[in-house]
Amino acid sequence: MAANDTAHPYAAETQIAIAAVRRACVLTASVFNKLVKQETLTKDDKSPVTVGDFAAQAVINTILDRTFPDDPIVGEEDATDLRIESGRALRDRIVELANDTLSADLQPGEKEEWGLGPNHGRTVDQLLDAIDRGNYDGGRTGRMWTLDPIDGTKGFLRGEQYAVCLALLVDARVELGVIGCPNLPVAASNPSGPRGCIFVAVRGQGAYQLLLDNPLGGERTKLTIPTFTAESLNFLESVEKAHAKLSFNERVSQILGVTRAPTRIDSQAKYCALARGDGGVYLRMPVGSGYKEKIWDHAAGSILVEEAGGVISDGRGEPLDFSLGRTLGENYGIVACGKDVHPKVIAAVKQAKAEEAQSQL
Ligand SMILES: Nc1ncnc2c1ncn2[C@@H]1O[C@H](COP(=O)(O)O)[C@@H](OP(=O)(O)O)[C@H]1O
Ligand SMILES: [Mg+2]
Repeated sequence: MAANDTAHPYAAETQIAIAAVRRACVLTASVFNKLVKQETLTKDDKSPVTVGDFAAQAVINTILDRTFPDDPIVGEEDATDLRIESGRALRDRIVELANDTLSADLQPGEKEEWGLGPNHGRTVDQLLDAIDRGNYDGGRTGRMWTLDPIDGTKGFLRGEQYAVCLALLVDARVELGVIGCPNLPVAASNPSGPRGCIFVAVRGQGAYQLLLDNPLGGERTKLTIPTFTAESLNFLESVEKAHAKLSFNERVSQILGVTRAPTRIDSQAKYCALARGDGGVYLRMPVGSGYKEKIWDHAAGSILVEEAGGVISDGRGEPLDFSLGRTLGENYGIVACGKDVHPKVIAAVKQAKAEEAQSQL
């Protein structure tokens, strides 16, 4: 299939990405139900999440490779540990899971030539090679995909939020983002209602939400970040204290006069929540460990925010730079919010930083 043989730019990529993310979401949900519930909640064993991560990356990369064989992929996982003898048991589970997922019946709208559906099982070597298609180093030019097969692994293990995140970049600019959130309520106003959403954004074409159960035939909900007041504004932030400096968020909220408590959500589901107006600001400032943010943790989310009418930058107001390899090497923190609030948040971050520096004298 030619890269863009349908009406809109990136139409083919969008359909493939949605189909691939949906399959990976079905896989990870089944890993949770079969493995995590039984094993991990009773003993602190991380192997189910590893199985899910690897198998989801194998599935998505297999699907991408079939349709866009020349596109490099920057994926979180690599298969080195699965190629050695001690990785055999894990490898066997991954191969079974990936093949069950690739061979599942076609959904309406999925095409046989995409490499999905009955009799599309792969050999062990093909699947390990597919995982290693994610080893690309990234860079400034050309097309590349970024993939986080299970973003928010800690949320996944807790049975809370996690996301399957896929993005297409061209010359280091994100053009397409697809995020699958199997555990996210379809509407924040009905938290105990139906769950499972896919979020899609294409450069210049807006952002929308689909139902995970019926992504190609179902209803599309267009996403727009609403206007917030100080009273209605709330912060979206990580659950994990080691991933973002939550005390700093508290000070920035105070400076902005925010009265609502923050909403803590694992993974890029925060970007999805922001894009549909469940929260007003996503702030993620470094804890000071020297950690560099990974491009697969922000690429899909960043275009979702922009196409919903918002702005994303680092904590200094600089654009995110996806051209520097596998990390956002030069950026410092993340600020994502509506256009009107963004300058105020950057100013508040600056003030909180200055206070922090003053208190350390
Ligand atoms: N010290 C750190 N600072 C910031 N992010 C970190 C971190 N250690 C791990 N992470 C990233 O935080 C992601 C989860 O983000 P969140 O806190 O928003 O749920 C992890 O993704 P994975 O779960 O895919 O490994 C990981 O990439
Ligand atoms: Mg991640």
